[in-house]
Amino acid sequence: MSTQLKNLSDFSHTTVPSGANYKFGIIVAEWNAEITGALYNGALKTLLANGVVEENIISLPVPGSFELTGGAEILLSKRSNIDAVICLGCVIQGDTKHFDFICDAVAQGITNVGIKYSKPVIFGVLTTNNLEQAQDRAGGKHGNKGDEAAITAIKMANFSAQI
Ligand SMILES: Nc1c(NC[C@H](O)[C@H](O)[C@H](O)CO)[nH]c(=O)[nH]c1=O
Ligand SMILES: CC(=O)[C@@H](O)COP(=O)(O)O
Repeated sequence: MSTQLKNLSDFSHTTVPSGANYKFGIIVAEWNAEITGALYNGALKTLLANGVVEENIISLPVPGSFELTGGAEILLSKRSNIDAVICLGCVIQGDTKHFDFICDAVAQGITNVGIKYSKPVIFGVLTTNNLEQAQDRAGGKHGNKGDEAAITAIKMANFSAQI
C-alpha cells in the first residue's frame, strides 16, 4: 500500500504497547533540516505520547543521511542499554545518481547495524523525488514519517522484551 493510501500518523487501527520501560536513541540527519526537524518533532511527540519518559531518549544529530548508519553503530556500541534506535533523514533526488547511492547505503547500512547488535534500528528516512513529497510526509497531508518510526520503535522494543 503506498503512502498515498495510508496516513503515516494514523495508528487508530492498531494496539500500541506502552514505551515506559524502554530507552530510545534518535539519530537525526541535518541535511534538509526543515524536513528532518519536523520528523524529529513527530517522533519525539509520539514517543512521549506513548509512555516513554524524556530521560530515556537520547537524541543526536549527524551531517547527512549517509551518516545515519555510523551514528546508529556508534550509539549502540557505547550504550548497551538502548532498546531501539530511530534513524531520521530526508534524501531528495537531485540531478545525479548520488540519491541512489545514499538511499541504498542507508537502507542496507542500518539494517546491518540492527542485525549486528540484535536491536531494532528503524528506517525513518524519506526518499523523495522532490521537496513537496517530503513536506507531505513530514507533517503534511500524508502524516509524519517520524510518528510512524516512533511507533515502530516502541513495537519492536516490546517485541524484543517478550523473547
Ligand atoms: N543530498 C542529500 C544528502 N547528502 C549528504 C550525504 O548524506 C552525506 O552527508 C555526504 O555524502 C557526506 O558523507 N544527505 C541527505 O540526508 N539528504 C540529501 O538529500
Ligand atoms: C541526494 C543527493 O545527494 C542530491 O540531493 C544531491 O544533488 P545532485 O545529485 O544534484 O548532486
